[in-house]
Amino acid sequence: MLSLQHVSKTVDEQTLVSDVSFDVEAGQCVGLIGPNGAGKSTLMKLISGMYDVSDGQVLLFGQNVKRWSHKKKAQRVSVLTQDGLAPYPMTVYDTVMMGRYPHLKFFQRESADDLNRVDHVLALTGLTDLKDQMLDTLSGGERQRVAIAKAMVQEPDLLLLDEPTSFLDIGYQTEVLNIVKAWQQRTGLTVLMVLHDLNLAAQYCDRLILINQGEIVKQGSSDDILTTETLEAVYRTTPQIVRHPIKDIPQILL
Ligand SMILES: Nc1ncnc2c1ncn2[C@@H]1O[C@H](COP(=O)(O)OP(=O)(O)OP(=O)(O)O)[C@@H](O)[C@H]1O
Repeated sequence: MLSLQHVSKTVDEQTLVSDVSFDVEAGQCVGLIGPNGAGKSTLMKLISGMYDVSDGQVLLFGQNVKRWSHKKKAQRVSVLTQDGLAPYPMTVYDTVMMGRYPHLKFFQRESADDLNRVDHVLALTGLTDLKDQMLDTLSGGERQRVAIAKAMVQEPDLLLLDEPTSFLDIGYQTEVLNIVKAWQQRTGLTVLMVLHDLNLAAQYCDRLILINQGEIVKQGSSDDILTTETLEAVYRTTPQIVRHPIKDIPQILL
């Protein structure tokens, strides 16, 4: 479904990403992890088409994304960043409805089907009671939930999440990731997400890709990646690894 083949990005003679290759299969949830400045967001921007590659290619469904129109991309790929939605004076309902726009023709009004889809997603994300509230009056956690609802009504095949939980408390962090997980299990959505929290990455991702200095250090299961030896080589600290008592996955203690 997504394939990066020898992708590099150079800006003003500085190499941000160098010879990165990986595949994400349909229905997988893959985590991109790595220290600050490793090149994770740059990779997300190369995949979403916000940046052009300097070398190599990004294939989505076997096609080069560079040749896709903005609308075609929006029908198949949703992107959610750590900033989420700007706090505009716009209702939750109207904001979520904007997620249907890539599926409408120019000047076409929303159909009963579009309204039903928005109502359904508002219910799934627990936003029905907030639907008439203005975005600029919501908390950061509520606004991030609206961003997910907007992405959900877009009905993409691929969801790109760049640090979706970075400004959220632990309750909202798990809430947001649980909503994404349930969505993935319901629809077979493919997810690629950047996460700084390695414990959450181990809990929510099927596979992890560790990036450092613009290159892939290692990819594999959380058991392959979350080892003291691997992490200390890139994070300049020596974490202790313990087993999660219920989920039987590695978790780190600093
Ligand atoms: N448009 C740009 N022009 C020049 N340098 C850039 C540009 N975008 C990113 N960089 C640099 O590329 C490097 C990688 O940045 P990137 O944002 O991809 O890292 P990251 O892994 O997402 O970091 P963080 O975890 O801190 O968000 C950084 O050194 C950054 O300063």
